[in-house]
Amino acid sequence: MTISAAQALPEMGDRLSMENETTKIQVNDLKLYYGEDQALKGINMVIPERKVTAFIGPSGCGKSTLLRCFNRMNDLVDICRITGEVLIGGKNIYDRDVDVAELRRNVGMVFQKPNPFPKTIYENVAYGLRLQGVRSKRTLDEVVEQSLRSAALWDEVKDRLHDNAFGMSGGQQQRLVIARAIAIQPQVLLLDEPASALDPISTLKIEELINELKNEYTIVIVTHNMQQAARVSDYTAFMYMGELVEFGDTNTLFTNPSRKQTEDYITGRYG
Ligand SMILES: Nc1ncnc2c1ncn2[C@@H]1O[C@H](COP(=O)(O)OP(=O)(O)OP(=O)(O)O)[C@@H](O)[C@H]1O
Repeated sequence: MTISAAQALPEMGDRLSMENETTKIQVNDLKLYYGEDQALKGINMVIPERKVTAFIGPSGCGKSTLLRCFNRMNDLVDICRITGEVLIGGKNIYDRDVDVAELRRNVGMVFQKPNPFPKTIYENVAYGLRLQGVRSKRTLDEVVEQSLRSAALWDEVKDRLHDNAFGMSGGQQQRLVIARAIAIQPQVLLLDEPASALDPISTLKIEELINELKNEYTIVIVTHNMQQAARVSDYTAFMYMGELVEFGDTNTLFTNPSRKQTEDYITGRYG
């Protein structure tokens, strides 16, 4: 039996309202081209602070492209050209005076495939702090423990902190990568299909973790899995062919979408 995304929704509580939220990211008329091909066609949206926002939509609709705009990962693609604005904390991150390395410290990113460094568990988490010049062993120990606890991994690894991270399971590696990201205290966490390479139990752990982390971080997640979007997110954006078709609180989007295209997608008519 398959479960629809609407059935996966948690108990219906009070509907969330964007009007009650603080804006963390504001996207103004964002257009993105890969060479001649336009991948984002004038996106306008507001991402609320300390909430989970999910991007859903069929393959190739531009979810990952939009996510990568939030920490300028698309700068690494030579043929990519961007117009419009992305304001984070009120500042356009595409302004000339923006320090991209600092932006990426503030806006952490986790990818589909866990990518720990070929180092010990401890050194993976301490990595960002060491780059920032932190030398104190006590500080490093504290941050490593705190980050691993926040990533719900401490109890599993506390006796083997100096083992190589490659000896961990895929699900543990993904939580390690999340611990590494939060060790330097970013404001925003971007998750690009963080559980799609994991087994169901590891996926559940990542979803529980997302739920915990949203108390401290603004989280944006790309997912192919509509049940997952329904379970973890407060707000959901449905994209189609480079456009933002519908954006709203997750309960409403899955139970009472206002656009026919959204309804067709969430009921499995295409995708
Ligand atoms: N580096 C790139 N160079 C050229 N085109 C790209 C590049 N990255 C993405 N595209 C194109 O941009 C469009 C949007 O891709 P994107 O990966 O953002 O979609 P998506 O919704 O995340 O898809 P999926 O769910 O399959 O990951 C697609 O047509 C894709 O082929």
